Amino acid sequence: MSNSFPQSLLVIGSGNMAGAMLRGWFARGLDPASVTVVDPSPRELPEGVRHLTTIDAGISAPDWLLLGIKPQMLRDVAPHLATLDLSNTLLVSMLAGVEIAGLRAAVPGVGAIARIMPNMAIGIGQSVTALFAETLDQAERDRIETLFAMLGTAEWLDDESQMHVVTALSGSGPAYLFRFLDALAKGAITLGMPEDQAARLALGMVRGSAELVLQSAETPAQLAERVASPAGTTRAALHVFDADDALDRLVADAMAAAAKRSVELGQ
Ligand SMILES: NC(=O)c1ccc[n+]([C@@H]2O[C@H](COP(=O)([O-])OP(=O)(O)OC[C@H]3O[C@@H](n4cnc5c(N)ncnc54)[C@H](O)[C@@H]3O)[C@@H](O)[C@H]2O)c1
Ligand code: PRO
Repeated sequence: MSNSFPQSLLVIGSGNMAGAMLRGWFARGLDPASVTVVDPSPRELPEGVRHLTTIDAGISAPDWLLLGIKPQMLRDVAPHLATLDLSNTLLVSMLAGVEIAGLRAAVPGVGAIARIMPNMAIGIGQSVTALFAETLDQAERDRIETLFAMLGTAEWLDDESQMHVVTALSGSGPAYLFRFLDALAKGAITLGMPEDQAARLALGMVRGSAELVLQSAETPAQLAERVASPAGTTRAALHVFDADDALDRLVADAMAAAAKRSVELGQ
């Protein structure tokens, strides 16, 4: 078992994301007996953990407190956290938008705070997770990085405001890709292809293309140019994307809306 795991882990809200993290860490050796989950209706509660439906003042001081609730729930949950001794606890928050100052105001008794922004691929150990903390020592930063690198890759941000950008890029990004995949399949159906074949070919193409970018020394923009033969089919399609910078503007507008919502969620 990695000695980076917290001695005791209290998870408040074990839905899609915290549940996936726990399963990933259990597979890497975290002892379920060291974990207490507080959630009135958890999703697929991992075996062996202690489960409570509400925060109980009898919960002993945890090494780590992982917040996996929705940002909108923080106001309801925070008064219950005040009943616990968190003076030596590291609070790890995945809440979109809620900054360190907001977390500190909501949970004033906590020892230290770190923010993370993973994405849904954490469930298959392929999240890109951004990390931010203000006052942690290097050993604690290394420990956090080690634990999230187990679930994909992890990198620190220097500036907390970048968390809003990360949320709009890699946090929300899987949904953009899923919608783009869906749009590709719909496009093929409109052109006459059966639905299941359209979905299969669209997904296979996206998978191979992502792998190609990973293995190539060229940028995605350069690779796009290599697909596009002069006056060929791809160029005809790219002209549609490029007219008035339609694709770039659409994506930038969508990401700006996500970043704006992230700021709002923290207020
Ligand atoms: N879903 C994503 O792709 C994603 C990505 C990055 C960050 N996040 C952040 O992760 C957090 C969780 O998102 P999710 O998608 O896992 O949500 P989710 O709805 O699947 O999980 C939230 C959990 O909180 C529980 N809960 C509700 N009220 C509670 C209470 N009073 N006490 C304890 N638990 C309570 C719910 O029962 C649920 O199991 C959010 O703050 C979100 O901003 C989500
Ligand atoms: N899901 C969360 C949301 O939509 C945060 C990033 C991904 O608010």
